[in-house]
Amino acid sequence: MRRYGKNTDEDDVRVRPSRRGTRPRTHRRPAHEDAQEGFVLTVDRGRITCLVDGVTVTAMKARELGRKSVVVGDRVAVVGDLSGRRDTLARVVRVEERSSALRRTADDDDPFERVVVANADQLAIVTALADPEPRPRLIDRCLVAAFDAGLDPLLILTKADLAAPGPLLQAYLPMGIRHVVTNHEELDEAALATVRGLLAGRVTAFVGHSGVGKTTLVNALVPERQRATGAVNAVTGRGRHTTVSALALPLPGPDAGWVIDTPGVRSFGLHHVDPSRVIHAFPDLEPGTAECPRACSHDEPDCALDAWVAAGHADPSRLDSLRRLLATRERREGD
Ligand SMILES: Nc1nc2c(ncn2[C@@H]2O[C@H](COP(=O)(O)OP(=O)(O)OP(=O)(O)O)[C@@H](O)[C@H]2O)c(=O)[nH]1
Ligand SMILES: [Zn+2]
Repeated sequence: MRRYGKNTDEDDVRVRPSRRGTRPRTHRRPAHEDAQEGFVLTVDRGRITCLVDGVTVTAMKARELGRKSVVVGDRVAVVGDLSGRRDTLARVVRVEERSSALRRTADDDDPFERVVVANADQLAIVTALADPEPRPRLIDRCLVAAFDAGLDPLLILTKADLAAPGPLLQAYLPMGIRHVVTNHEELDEAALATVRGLLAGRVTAFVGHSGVGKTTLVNALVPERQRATGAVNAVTGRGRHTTVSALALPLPGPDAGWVIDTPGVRSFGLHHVDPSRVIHAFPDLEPGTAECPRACSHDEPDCALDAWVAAGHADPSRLDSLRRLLATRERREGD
């Protein structure tokens, strides 16, 4: 075995790329084998905070990962100092395959897509019924992103003390989207239990426009939040209440699931979305696309879905819903 100087410890010998040039891969392997599994809680300017065997560890991406992104929700392999003590830094040497990736682009013309959250299985779209006014096109865009990523959408309508949910819900009932209506004055145990029931055992990414009451709701769901954000902020040095980076928070109780809080969004770019994946969210319509022309957008005159619906195979409101979602991919003023 080659020696790299008497001050290098085992770990350095195995993992740190040599300053003198490249080393055969085989020297790195053993370290990866004793790597521990970590769950990424947040990433802030290259600093990855992850949970390793119950300990919160700060890590950097190993150079060998190159440009591969590490995002909240990722399952990673971590080596190095896993004590979680102040000023220690571990290394993420591998990102496990993702079961899902919620993506967005800054806007529709932007081909650069970012994975916002990895491995979530549910997307909670938080919308206020008033103050700020609901923005149905933003909701629709979030729904398209959820369907594209294979996440189950959940509509959370807040501030029910200010306006009734009826009109907004009418637009979403034909889509069969699950929903819950909240009001901060009545965020008592009964109301929270309903929301917790919908989140149980799942990894739910929360998205919403700034000011909709997402923080109020998440804080009520995760009483530990103050402590959790305090701990993360000790690492990042950021302010206490601003959600700057997405952050994973454990819901209290065994297998209660995770909430992934994300910074308030103004828009949700959909450059990356493939319309053929959106149709999967409409299993009642999907068989009707068999007669569509090749690469049909399902929103054009030759689309076979009109005939399919006219023949009574599915409800016309379902086709309207699908087309409304597909149309959100076209950019409009205010998106
Ligand atoms: N009337 C009413 N106000 C609410 C309700 N929930 C939250 N608010 C208020 O709405 C404002 C925004 O709430 P936040 O929880 O900070 O909203 P947010 O979505 O986290 O906003 P950002 O932090 O900007 O992303 C605050 O003044 C809350 O007190 C509600 O159910 N009803
Ligand atoms: Zn079609």
